[in-house]
Amino acid sequence: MHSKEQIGHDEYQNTADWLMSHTKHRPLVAIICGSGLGMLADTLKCQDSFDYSDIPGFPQSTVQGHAGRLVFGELKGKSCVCMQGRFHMYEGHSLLKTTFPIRVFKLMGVETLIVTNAAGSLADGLQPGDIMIIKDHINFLGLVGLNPLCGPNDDKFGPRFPAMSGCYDKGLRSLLMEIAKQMGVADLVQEGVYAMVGGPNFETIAEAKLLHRLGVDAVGMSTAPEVVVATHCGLRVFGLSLITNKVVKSYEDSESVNHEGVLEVGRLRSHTVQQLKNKVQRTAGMSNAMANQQSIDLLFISLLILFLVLVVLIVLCWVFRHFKNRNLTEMRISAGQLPLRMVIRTKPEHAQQFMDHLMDRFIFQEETGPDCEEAFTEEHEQVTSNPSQSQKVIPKKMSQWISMALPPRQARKREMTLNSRSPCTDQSQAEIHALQQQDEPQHALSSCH
Ligand SMILES: O=P(O)(O)O[C@@H]1C[C@H](O)[C@@H](CO)O1
Ligand code: HPA
Repeated sequence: MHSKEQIGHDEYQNTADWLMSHTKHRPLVAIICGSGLGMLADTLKCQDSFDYSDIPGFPQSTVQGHAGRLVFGELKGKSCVCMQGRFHMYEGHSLLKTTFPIRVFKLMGVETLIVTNAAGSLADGLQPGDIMIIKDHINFLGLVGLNPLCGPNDDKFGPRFPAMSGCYDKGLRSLLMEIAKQMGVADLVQEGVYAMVGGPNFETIAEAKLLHRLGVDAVGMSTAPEVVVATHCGLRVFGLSLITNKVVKSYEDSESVNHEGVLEVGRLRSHTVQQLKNKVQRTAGMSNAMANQQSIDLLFISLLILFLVLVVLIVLCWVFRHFKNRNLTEMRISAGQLPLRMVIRTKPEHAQQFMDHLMDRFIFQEETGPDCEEAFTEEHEQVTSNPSQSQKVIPKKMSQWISMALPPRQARKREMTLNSRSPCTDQSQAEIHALQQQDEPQHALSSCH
C-alpha cells in the first residue's frame, strides 16, 4: 500500500512550470504510448523532446519498449504531448508516481488524454492485431484499495469521490468507429472492457477463465490508474488497446505469451493505430475554448433569429389591425367647453345606430325624461363652473348612454373604460387600446383630455 505517500500540488506545478519554460508548445491533448507503441509520436512536427531523467520530479521508465521520453509537437498545427513510455506499479513505482504526469498535463492546460496499451484478449472475437476501443475498465487494483487517489484528497484537482461511470468519452468512441469505417479498417476495430491486473506475470489459466467469466474483453497491466486520476481532475479520456496476444484460457492450449511477442505486434500494427490515434487527436485538439466560442456564436444567431421573428410578428399585428379597422367609421365627439374628447370607431352600419342613440339618450333625453334633462342641465352648469368636477360627471353621463347603446357585454367593458378614463393615464390608454381589438360590434373608444 502506498496511501501514506503524498505529492504536494507544488511538485506538480514545479514540473509543469519547468516544461512550459522549456517548450513553446501549449498542448491540449496528451497521449500515453503503450508497450511497443512509442512510434505514435513520430508524426509530430516541430518536436521538443525531453528524457524523463531530465525532467524535474518525473519518474524513470524501466521497461523495454518504453523509451522514457516526453515529446511535444504539432499535428496539423495543433500542439500535443506524447509520453513515449509509461510507468507501471510492477516496476516499483507507487500508483501516485505512475500517474504523476497526468496532473502535470492538467496544470499545463491539457484537456484530453488519449491512453493506449498492449493487452491480451479474452473475448473470442478479438484477435492479435485487432484494436479495442476501451468502453469501460475493471480496476482490480482499485477494487482492493490500491488507488492513486488514496490518501488526503487535493481539492484543487478534483472531488474526494469522483464518479467513474462514463469515464471513456462516448463522443470520441463513436468518432473512432466512424473513422475506422472511413479508413476501411472497421473489421479490425471493436469496443470492449479492459481489465487491469498488477502484473508483471501474465495470467494463469484459472485467472484467465475468471476474467473471461467476469466479462473482461482484454487484460493488461496499466491504464486504469491513469484514467482514474485523469477523470478526477476533469480530463476527457479516450482509450485504445492493441490486442497483442490471446490470453491462454484452456489447459489443452500449448501456446504461451511473452513480452517480445507483445512488442512485435505493436510494431506490426503501429501504422494503423497511429492513423486512428491521429484522427481522434485532431478532433480532440479542438479546445473547449473553441467549442465555447461556437456555443456563443450559436446563442447570438438564435437571439438574432428570435429578434427577427418578433419584428415580423409586430409588423403582422400592425398590418392585421390596420386591415381590421379599415372599414370602421370614426366619430369624434367633443363635450362642449369641457376638456373631454372621445373617438368612437365602429362599423358603418353601427355608426348610424350609435349616433341615433347618442341623440336620443344623451342630447334629447327622450328616454330619461324631463327630470333627467333638468338634472343634466344642473350638472352641466356645475361642470362648467368647476372643471375638475367635469372629470367625474361627463364620463359618468357618457357611460350611461353608452351602456344603453351597446349590447350588454360590450357595454360593461365600455363602462369600465370610461370610468377609469380621468385623468388620462398610460393605463387608460392601454385599456382603450384593448377595446380596439374587440370583436363585433367594433366600437373602439379613445379619449384624452
Ligand atoms: O504499458 P502497457 O500496458 O502497454 O504494457 C503492457 C503490459 C505490460 O507492461 C506489458 C506486457 O507485455 O505490455
Ligand atoms: N496479460 C496482461 N497484460 C498484457 C497481456 C496479457 O496477456 N498482453 C499484453 N499485456
